[in-house]
Amino acid sequence: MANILTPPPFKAFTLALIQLGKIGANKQENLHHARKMILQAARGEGSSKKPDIIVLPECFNSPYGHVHFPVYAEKIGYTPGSPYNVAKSTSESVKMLSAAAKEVKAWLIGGSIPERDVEDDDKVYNTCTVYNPEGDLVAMHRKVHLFDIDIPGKIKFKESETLTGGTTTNFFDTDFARIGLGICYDVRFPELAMIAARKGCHVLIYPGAFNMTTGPLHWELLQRSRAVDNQVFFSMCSPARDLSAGYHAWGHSMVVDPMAKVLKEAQDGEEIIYVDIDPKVFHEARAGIPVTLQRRFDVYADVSQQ
Ligand SMILES: NC(=O)CCC(=O)C(=O)O
Repeated sequence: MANILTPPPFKAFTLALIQLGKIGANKQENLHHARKMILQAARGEGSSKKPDIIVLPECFNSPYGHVHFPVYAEKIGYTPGSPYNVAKSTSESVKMLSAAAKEVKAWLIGGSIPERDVEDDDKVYNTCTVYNPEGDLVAMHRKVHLFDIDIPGKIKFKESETLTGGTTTNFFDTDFARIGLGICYDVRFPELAMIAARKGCHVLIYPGAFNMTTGPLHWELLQRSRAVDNQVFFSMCSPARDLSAGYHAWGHSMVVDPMAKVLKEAQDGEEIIYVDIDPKVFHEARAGIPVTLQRRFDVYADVSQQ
């Protein structure tokens, strides 16, 4: 179990984002393709180094849409902090992700999948699972804020038709950083990122899938905002755009540094991007603009304490 008071020392590492394409109706094919891309990302072709951590996008094993979530949902039954036996899991996605992380000996943020509650069949979550290089499932995040929007003439989407929101904030420790988790629409709620940063996270990674309406407006703005207001690295990993799918993802997976500079950005097709994360930028941002030391908790409450 991670110790809240002592994050690991922040060391340089390489991050790979898989902007996954070919996410269709056939779950087996989705899993097969995701695995192939994880192995490809792990080879680090075109990067200066092999990645230490690999990230998949939101909803990588199923088409994205509220009607699909219950159909593709799998039971995981993981409780953070408790031992979990992947071999006994009934989730084929968890088994694939665990085996892939072990095979490539890298950390893996397994995008998200629809997850059915083990005890309550009526509850389905949008869930991100995380694996260490030994293939152990070590962390999980259930999307807290469900994507329910209605912009007339543009986009209407209601995750809450079939999904239940998560109730916890989540992070995990590696040997190189403390990493906070969120999923897509969670980025619009600064509280989640702020709590993670106040709990010592150096990097926040959110699998996501913005769309053709809100993507051009807010995808970059929100990531740069969360990065600069918390002085952390911030990254979102999207599926590739597929105009034959029911939901047209914006793509543009990216990594932003603590000064809000976009370090790397994908286009809209299938692509793997690699970014070397340098803790120097993190420390320089915090030393030069010391907002982390200037907070006025005498004037407003420290939300991380709630
Ligand atoms: N998958 C999502 O949560 C989409 C969020 C989104 O597009 C937004 O504008 O917010």
